[in-house]
Amino acid sequence: MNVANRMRSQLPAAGLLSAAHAPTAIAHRHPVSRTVLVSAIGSDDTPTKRFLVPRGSRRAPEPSQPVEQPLPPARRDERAHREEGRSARDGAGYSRDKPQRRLGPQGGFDRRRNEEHVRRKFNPNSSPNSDEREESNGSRSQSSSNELHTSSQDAPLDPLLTSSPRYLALQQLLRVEEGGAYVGLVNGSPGGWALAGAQGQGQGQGGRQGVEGGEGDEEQLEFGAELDDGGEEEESGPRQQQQRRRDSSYGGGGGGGEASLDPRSRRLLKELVAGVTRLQRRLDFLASRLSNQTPADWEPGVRLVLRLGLFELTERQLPPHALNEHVQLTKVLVRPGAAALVNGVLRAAGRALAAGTLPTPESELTVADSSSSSGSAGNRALLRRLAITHSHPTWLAARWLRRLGPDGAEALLARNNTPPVYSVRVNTLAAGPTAGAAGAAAGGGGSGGRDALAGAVAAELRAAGVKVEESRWLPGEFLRVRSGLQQLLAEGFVTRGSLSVQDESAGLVVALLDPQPGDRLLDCCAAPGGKTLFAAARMRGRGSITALDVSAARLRALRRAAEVAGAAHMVETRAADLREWAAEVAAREARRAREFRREDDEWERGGSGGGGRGGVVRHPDSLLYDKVLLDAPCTGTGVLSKRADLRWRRTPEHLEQLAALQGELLRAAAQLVAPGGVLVYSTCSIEEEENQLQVRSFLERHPEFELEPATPLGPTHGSPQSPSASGAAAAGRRGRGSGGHRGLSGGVPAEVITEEGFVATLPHVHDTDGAFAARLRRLAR
Ligand SMILES: C[S@@+](CC[C@H](N)C(=O)[O-])C[C@H]1O[C@@H](n2cnc3c(N)ncnc32)[C@H](O)[C@@H]1O
Repeated sequence: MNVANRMRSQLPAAGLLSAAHAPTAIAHRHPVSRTVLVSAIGSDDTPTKRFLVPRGSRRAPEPSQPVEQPLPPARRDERAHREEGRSARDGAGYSRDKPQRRLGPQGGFDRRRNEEHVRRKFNPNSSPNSDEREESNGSRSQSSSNELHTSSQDAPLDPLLTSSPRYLALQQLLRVEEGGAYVGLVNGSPGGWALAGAQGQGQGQGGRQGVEGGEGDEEQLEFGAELDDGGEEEESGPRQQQQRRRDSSYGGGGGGGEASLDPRSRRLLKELVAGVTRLQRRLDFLASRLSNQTPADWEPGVRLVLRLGLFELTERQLPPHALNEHVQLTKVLVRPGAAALVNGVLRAAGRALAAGTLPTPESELTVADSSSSSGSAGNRALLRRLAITHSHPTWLAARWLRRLGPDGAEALLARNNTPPVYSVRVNTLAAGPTAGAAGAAAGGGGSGGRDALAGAVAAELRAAGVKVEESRWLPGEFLRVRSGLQQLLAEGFVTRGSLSVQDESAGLVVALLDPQPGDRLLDCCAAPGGKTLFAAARMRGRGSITALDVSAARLRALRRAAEVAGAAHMVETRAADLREWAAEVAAREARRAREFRREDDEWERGGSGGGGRGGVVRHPDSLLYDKVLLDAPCTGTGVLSKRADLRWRRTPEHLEQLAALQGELLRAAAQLVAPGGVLVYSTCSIEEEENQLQVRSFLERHPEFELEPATPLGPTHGSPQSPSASGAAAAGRRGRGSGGHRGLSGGVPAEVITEEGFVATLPHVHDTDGAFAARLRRLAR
């Protein structure tokens, strides 16, 4: 039983605290804001990317200022959480210095200096004789010196230790805590880079590919840039190279660390980094209750070793005696004196686990909370339990609790902590026109070349030891990988271009767009190109796609991927800020349209353009597009199971900034849609501000557009009790489901269509990433 279940099973009824809980409860009867909040560390509140900043507020946002007016309870708690995290960083001597890879005299990797650097990071407050001082004072040294002179810390580290997965995990966790790219670390193994390098970063929105895994059969995978994390990850280029160098100084690559691990140890390393990153809040809660101290006050090294040890004890069922390595690591990486604390906490945890008395958030209910099963105190207690038990920031848990209710919120929170499930798209383009033709039969769901191809690829995969099953949402085009993704990658399916790693929810966005052969398509935020290339496949290689993105580096990855996929001939890349480019194109288009009207008055009356709903009306020289996809940068709250660190990096301020940016991008994209053409707006967020509210507000201001509800396909087997299933029926009744427009737009499974006619998936309901898409049509006149 993992800790979440154990915590649940140990819940004392309100007011009935067990004897084991009582002392802790009495000792910690502070309000939620003090007791809950121990681990906002790692969130970086200051996005620096130009494209993350909406117009009108081009400056990088300031760290949030104290808010004068009273906040609602959830916001209050969250603010306290963040504040605590921030001051904790400062208190622990947290440094924002970006580490550089240490070079020796000949410019090569200097292991010794690297070790020294790492140890300094683990214990920024270390100073000469800090342990002696600690012993005589009975407290930790407060020296701010960063010099390392203690004898144990001067000695070079035992190579056996530095090649242990736990040592490497600690280095990587430190990097994550400093706000570094989790992706680059978890996927930064040489194997991961090699796999991704040839392919141009995979497809499912890109991806340096690496494998994180539990031991045994179960496989957990991390495909970094697959995640739509607001488009913050650069695929290559100087910045990324610099990032990789930084990562490698933390054991992510060079220096002989991770590279020397056997596959099993490497899987363990990935599991440790991902697991501890996800569960850090729950682990910090345990550490604080077992020590009666605040983890945020400890040196980073102590905090991380304890997280790691508690994770292994409670989630990996490591026997307590096996935790000696953690104590040893503390001695050499932090300071000998800290080892006693680590030892004490881990032993206490082992005993509590055996006795079934591990601390739980419920053991600290205040008197008010415990006497109230409903109302705001009850809600606060519930929120606190959910956020700590499932290790999420309070602000996210509060949002989902409000929207999904206790059961829905808990299911989503728990799903975000489960090993992610990956799916792959069968590249019908690489297989030739027959398969492509069948693949383009969107909504057919039947047999034909597409299904035959998917069947053949599935058989090949099974023969290679990869467990796959048919996709429930896009059968014939996608396969679910149950286990063996590492093998799939090693066998070269991705590098050869036969398969792309892509979540089915991303595929549904393209299905809603319904690209057809011959279309003139614009993908506005295209890089690294997962959706562009699926669209190319649906277009059977005929037509044109302009793939625009603000990141030239990510576009280079897209171009390489297009070449491998056999789509390069139809994809033109353009590096630009959509807002600026759209303004330019719209101005040129207006000039052309004026000239054209002068020449042909007929055009103005619509006589030459086909006209009518569903037909695209463009003058012959038009710069506008039949179909425009805006897959906007977003908070990525739909992909938290894959991007373990993202929950700690996102803040309510990001949400606000991104929503403002999305509004601007949507307005820009709309300028590029030909009359009668289609605009699909999508995100991999599950937040209403980024999705439904965004679209509704757009439609209010743009009467020239209307929502086209998604067309439901027939029911799929074993449909979940989806909250949206009833919406699908309603969407069907609204017209297009009856077949009138079926030939014009592809269908999507009814279970992913909301009441309003949007496509929306939720991880805990649909077993995919969370995503959203709306199909808007520009009226012909
Ligand atoms: C969610 S990702 C796109 C993923 C992509 N559609 C796929 O399926 O692979 C968002 C993209 O928007 C890009 N972006 C952000 N701001 C932009 C802007 N102002 N103009 C154009 N692209 C922008 C980012 O560089 C990032 O690649």
